[in-house]
Amino acid sequence: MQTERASGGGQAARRDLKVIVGAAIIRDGRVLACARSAPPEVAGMWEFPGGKVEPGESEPEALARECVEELAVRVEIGDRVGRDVKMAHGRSVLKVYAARLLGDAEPQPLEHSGLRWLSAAELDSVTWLPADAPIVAALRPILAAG
Ligand SMILES: Nc1nc2c([nH]c(=O)n2[C@H]2C[C@H](O)[C@@H](COP(=O)(O)OP(=O)(O)OP(=O)(O)O)O2)c(=O)[nH]1
Repeated sequence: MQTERASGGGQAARRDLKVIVGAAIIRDGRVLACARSAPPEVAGMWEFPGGKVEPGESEPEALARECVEELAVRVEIGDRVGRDVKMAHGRSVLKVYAARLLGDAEPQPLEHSGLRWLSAAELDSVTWLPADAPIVAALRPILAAG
């Protein structure tokens, strides 16, 4: 670890890199967008459900856990959507995966202040967290294709 820090040239050590995963849950050509309820600086801005990958978890496992915790739904994780997005001066990275609902449960806003299913034409009707811009752009043709 010492070596990694020393060779990092002042950059954050690799072990400090946090991976945030998000789920683009798609149903009938619409994606589920979630409004953050906290912290105040970003409350009311929209994101994909998800969160930090915990030690020992795979990215799909983390997403499945977050979808239960945040929305009370089970999901099947599919392909990546868009590229890795660096955040917090490179100390964290956002990775979004396509997902679909399993079972009949409707997502519940257990931690968000609102949920919306957005079509390709409606993607710009909400204010996304800034890091999500390239993901939303990559999602547009996927939704438009049905
Ligand atoms: N879930 C999610 N987080 C995003 C997105 N875009 C984006 O910049 N973020 C940022 C917001 C937060 O700074 C961070 C995710 O942190 P979080 O607090 O939601 O994660 P978590 O659920 O693991 O949090 P906690 O257990 O520590 O409370 O990533 C997105 O689309 N989805």
